Amino acid sequence: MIKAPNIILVGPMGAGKTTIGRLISQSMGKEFYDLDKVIEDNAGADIPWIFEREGEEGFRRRETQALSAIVQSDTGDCVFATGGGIVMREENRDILRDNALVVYLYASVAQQLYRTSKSNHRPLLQTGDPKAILKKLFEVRDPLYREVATLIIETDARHPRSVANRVLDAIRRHLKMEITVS
Ligand SMILES: Nc1ncnc2c1ncn2[C@@H]1O[C@H](COP(=O)(O)OP(=O)(O)O)[C@@H](O)[C@H]1O
Ligand SMILES: O=C(O)C1=C[C@@H](OP(=O)(O)O)[C@@H](O)[C@H](O)C1
Ligand SMILES: [Mg+2]
Repeated sequence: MIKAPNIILVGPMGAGKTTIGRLISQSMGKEFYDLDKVIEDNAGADIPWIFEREGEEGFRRRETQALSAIVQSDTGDCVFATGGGIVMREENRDILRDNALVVYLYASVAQQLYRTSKSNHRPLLQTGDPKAILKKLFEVRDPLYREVATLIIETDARHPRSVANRVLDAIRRHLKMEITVS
């Protein structure tokens, strides 16, 4: 029997990884985990606290640990949302490419800015002009998301439910194709 792969969502802050991940897991009847939440539960502290006490480097260490743990666990067949910086470490990119069906949720910088402006729990956006920060991060990270992605889904000007339906369709098409050719 073919084991269903973990589905892992990547993309910038505000792409909708947490929101869409939850929606598609419900539709597929799979467990959903948000890696940021896993990191917070493991640390017993929230992300702003981790950045403040341990710096971004400490957060990245925890992020790699959490990602390694999920792919090593035997469960499989779950949906995971990651944080926007998951692709920064080469080690993480290798893990993603080799162990999951990776969906890149694309959002323009304007949409990222709009969607992230509703909350202040993202430490990287608290240190300067959010638009300039998001633009700079996007320039570095967009090629890295593309490098690990199995599927790329555009999210601008689409309601979360419509994005989720597109992700579900693309996953179904992809898995069907894989089974047909193998
Ligand atoms: N397609 C969408 N259209 C409009 N708003 C969205 C969309 N996807 C997510 N949002 C909203 O944007 C904000 C950030 O979404 P979130 O899922 O936390 O993004 P991420 O996990 O990628 O940072 C939330 O308020 C969410 O409701
Ligand atoms: O882009 C990043 O480096 C980060 C994105 C955040 O997650 P979201 O992408 O879900 O906002 C969270 O992991 C942390 O604040 C760092
Ligand atoms: Mg999130």
